[in-house]
Amino acid sequence: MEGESSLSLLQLMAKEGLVPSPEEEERRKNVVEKLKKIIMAWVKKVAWQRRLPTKHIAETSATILTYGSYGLGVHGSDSDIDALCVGPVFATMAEDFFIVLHNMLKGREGLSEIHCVKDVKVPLMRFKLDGISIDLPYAQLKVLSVPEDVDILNPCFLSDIDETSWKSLSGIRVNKRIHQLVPNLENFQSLLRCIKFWATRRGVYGNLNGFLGGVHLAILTAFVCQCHPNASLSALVSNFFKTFALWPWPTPVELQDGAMPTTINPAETQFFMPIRLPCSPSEYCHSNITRCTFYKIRVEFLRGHKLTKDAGRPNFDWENIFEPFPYSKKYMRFIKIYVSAANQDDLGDWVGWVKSRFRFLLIKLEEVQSPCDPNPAEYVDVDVEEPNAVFYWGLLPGKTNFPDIESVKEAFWKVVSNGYQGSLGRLELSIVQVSQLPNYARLDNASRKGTKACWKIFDYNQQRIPIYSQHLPDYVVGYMTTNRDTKYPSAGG
Ligand SMILES: Nc1ncnc2c1ncn2[C@@H]1O[C@H](COP(=O)(O)OP(=O)(O)OP(=O)(O)O)[C@@H](O)[C@H]1O
Ligand SMILES: [Mg+2]
Ligand SMILES: [Mg+2]
Repeated sequence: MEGESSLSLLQLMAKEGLVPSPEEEERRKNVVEKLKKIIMAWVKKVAWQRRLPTKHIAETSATILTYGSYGLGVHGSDSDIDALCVGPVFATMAEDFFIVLHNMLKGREGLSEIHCVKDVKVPLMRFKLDGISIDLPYAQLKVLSVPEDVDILNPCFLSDIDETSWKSLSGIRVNKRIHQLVPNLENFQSLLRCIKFWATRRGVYGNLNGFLGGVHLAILTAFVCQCHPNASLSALVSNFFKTFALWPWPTPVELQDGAMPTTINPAETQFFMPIRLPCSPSEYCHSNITRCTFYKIRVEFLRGHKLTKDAGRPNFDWENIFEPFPYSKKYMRFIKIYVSAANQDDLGDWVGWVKSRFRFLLIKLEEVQSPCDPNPAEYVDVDVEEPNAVFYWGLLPGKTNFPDIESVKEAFWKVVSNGYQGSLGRLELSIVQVSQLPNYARLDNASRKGTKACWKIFDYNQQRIPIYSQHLPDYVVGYMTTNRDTKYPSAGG
């Protein structure tokens, strides 16, 4: 019975293209191999520049370790590859990684949109290689030669390591621990793919918008798998929703892990939904959840619970729980966030920066009694010449129906204009009625089959082509980017 229901869920996941094809997997593998070759060439070059003895130059090596959703084997075709560059004792982050390697990467064929993200906990380079987004942080070990499959849990590699490198290694450690702790890896992967799809469709995926990121969902999923080691996929889905619909937040969610110390830093439990990383020292996932996103996530957990109570039934209709969130039916008014720049190149960096400050805007709106639902979908206003990105956040009925949007904008501008290294773009906030929403932003008009709830812009340098709904031919449901050698299965993002 449950087997049948699980099978129909797996079929739906395949139909939605959640599992990359063997060709896509091959492409990703090739990209990682290419990266490994590049950083081997880099490390030899740096060794030579440092005038190391020939013997040492021959011996030295660096490697790439993948983590994130790709490392867990739960990536979709839109996911990035999170790839940690692990280098030897003489290759520094400031100079050799961010300057020498950056210069070697820049201008390479197939490599585009490279930029350095330095002022963050885990500094990294971000770029596209052969059409796939790469996050590349750096960790420096105190050894001359880093084996290709270096075991970074082995203390001999970790002695004397600097703090940034230690933090950069955290993603690898977390993935390793999750792999070790889940009772059935295949079930875990299927469940996590399914939950990420649900979260995207319901508008609760994405750490920047104050929702749940990939790592949060991975730990919540692993937790449910641990609690129900012998459950089928359909039972796991219904247990997932039951567990978190009824969870006594802010009690932290933590994996059962004999090796993990039980001490909890009380200062950390201030989060609305504390989710502990399965590694020591004890740490929680960084979270941007605010009062209103906390509320929305809980409502969606409850909805999922209500809809999956009898998920074991053989003819269970899985489509319901993945129904795109009907923003234009739920909200009468929206905050429109319009972000633009002089050219496509600048826009990528500028939008990324503005998005990294979204948490402030959410909190400010809550302060002025205008809580909202920050739909993570990102649109392009094609009627405007200048390169732009547009967001529509649903306004919840608050104490005041007319927030002073000018003062909110002023406060937000102060935050985004502070510390930005590139050339500042434009930012506008306004309130629009649901009737003023352009057709492309009316998510509930989009067919629920074969389309996605969120459309992200893939590549700011490429041409975007509007994709029309299969059922309502006049409605643009998203934009597809043209790409020399990439086929996009449906509206991108
Ligand atoms: N908020 C966070 N707290 C702790 N670690 C994080 C956080 N965000 C990201 N990371 C680390 O970086 C890794 C990659 O993050 P990323 O945003 O690429 O998500 P992902 O899980 O790979 O999902 P996606 O498929 O969307 O890329 C995570 O697996 C985690 O190890
Ligand atoms: Mg990722
Ligand atoms: Mg990433």
